[in-house]
Amino acid sequence: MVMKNVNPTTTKSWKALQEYFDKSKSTLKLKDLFKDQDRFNKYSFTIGGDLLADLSKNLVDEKVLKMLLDLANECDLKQDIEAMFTGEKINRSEDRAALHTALRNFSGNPVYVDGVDVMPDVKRVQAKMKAFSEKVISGEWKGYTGKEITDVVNIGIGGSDLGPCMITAALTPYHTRLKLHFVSNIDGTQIVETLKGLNPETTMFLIASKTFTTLETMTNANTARDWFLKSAGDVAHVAKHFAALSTNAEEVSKFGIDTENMFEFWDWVGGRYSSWSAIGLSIALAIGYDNFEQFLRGGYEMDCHFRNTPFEKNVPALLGLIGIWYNNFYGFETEAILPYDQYMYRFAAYFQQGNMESNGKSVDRDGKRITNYQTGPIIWGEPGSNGQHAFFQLLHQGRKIVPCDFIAPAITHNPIGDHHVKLLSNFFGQTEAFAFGKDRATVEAELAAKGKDLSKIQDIIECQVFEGNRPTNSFLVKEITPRTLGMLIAMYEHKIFTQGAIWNICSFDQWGVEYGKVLAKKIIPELQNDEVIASHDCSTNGLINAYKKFKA
Ligand SMILES: O=P(O)(O)OC[C@H]1O[C@@H](O)[C@H](O)[C@@H](O)[C@@H]1O
Repeated sequence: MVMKNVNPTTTKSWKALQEYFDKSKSTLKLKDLFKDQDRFNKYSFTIGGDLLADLSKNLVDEKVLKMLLDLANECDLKQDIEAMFTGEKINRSEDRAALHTALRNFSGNPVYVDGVDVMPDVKRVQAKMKAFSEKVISGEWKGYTGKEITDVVNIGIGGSDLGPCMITAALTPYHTRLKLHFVSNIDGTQIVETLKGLNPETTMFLIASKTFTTLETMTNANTARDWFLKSAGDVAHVAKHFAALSTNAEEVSKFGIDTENMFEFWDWVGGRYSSWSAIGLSIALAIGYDNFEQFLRGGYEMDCHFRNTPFEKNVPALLGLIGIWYNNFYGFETEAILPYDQYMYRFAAYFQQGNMESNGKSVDRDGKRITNYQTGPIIWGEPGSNGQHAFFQLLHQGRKIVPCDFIAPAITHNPIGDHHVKLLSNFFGQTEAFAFGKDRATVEAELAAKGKDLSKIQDIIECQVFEGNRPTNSFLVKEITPRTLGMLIAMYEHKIFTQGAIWNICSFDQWGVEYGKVLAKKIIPELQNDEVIASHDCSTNGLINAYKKFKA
């Protein structure tokens, strides 16, 4: 398949969107758009019965939508989607396919990379994960003194940590008897604090690293092994307590982990898309393999929706397109993800990497520097209702507009008192306020009803006005289950894919991270001697030399 690699700004639809934006940016009002009583029905979509995506509170009318859909067609989004699902090497700078969808492919159909069907390998590793996790959970797997494993520590960073950590927390109600811990930071504090409460006889370590060379992970893994061997003594015991999740068998055996205990994946799984692979072993141990499979099936349901639904009803595609409208025409720079579910407290952090590492690029797929349009947004967020008491002030009344995604389950896992009703009333109330605000006449009427003399508080009145017209997406799921969480994650992955395709960038490499790694490696030996350092700029030299003085 020959990809078109279109610069989006050269398309007719982009130009039409720009013209329309220039003309209508001050007149496109949610208040007016909602005069159409059918707007909710037109712009909300239910997927798989359990996920409702309401996109109606967006600054999009039928004309904008039509132009965005034209843009998708002019940029050949459909062809890009097929290229991804069929194993083409769409990650060109690394000459790799991006096939996380194969990890959740339940169609029974083969998926080829370089003419070889990857599905037998995928199923083989999944069967190994199932057998292993069942043994550990049941207690059949014993530690070096014959005791059951009680605690599992996943050591990884970035894509080898954020997904498993977020998903494991989000699915806490499904937990088995095992207690999961996550260590990512090279700051020794995290591993020291984690190991404090653990017993080497009953602890298992999962060393999760695609490359098995990442500084943070290998440093933490070595510390964990030293801690373990201090008690266990014999290196032969490592086999019962250490497993590796990686693509790099050579480095795994160099570290001393039996390849029997290695759960492999492949270079066509991107780090930030790897929770679906062997990197998900911590998830399988946390929630049991059958639940992990439900999670994969949720991802597969979303894949089918994305691959087979016309763009006008295709939720990830629409989210991507509407995001482009905001990012490239309105110039909104950030997006907030706000799960109204405490178990999902790491969801925004997870998609901070998912989105920003994927689409934070300024070179296009032809290797040309992008100079005339924006690419990936800044992603951030916190769970509701906490965020309301922290940063919602700016979201409601600041001069910056932040499109927000609200996510909540209709059914809570913790139905205590009226907590959930109150939580959801905040969700619904906030999206309403963002869209429609509160005008001056309403503020005045409210104050007058309280007996205030309006003539004396003119300066205060304006402070209480909410301009509204601030866009949100609402995602209401029946309940957060392994399946619906899988759906939500795959939905965001495909939104990111849609935007990368339209921006003509490669969403699957991450060259921007590499330079920092090289610099740190160069500086390590400089910190380990007593010499005054002069090899950098004066600020860096100054900092390094001050550090040396402080610790002397
Ligand atoms: O799994 P690895 O190889 O240890 O890599 C961890 C992370 O390393 C980071 O440097 C990459 O930017 C991430 O994409 C990756 O997930």
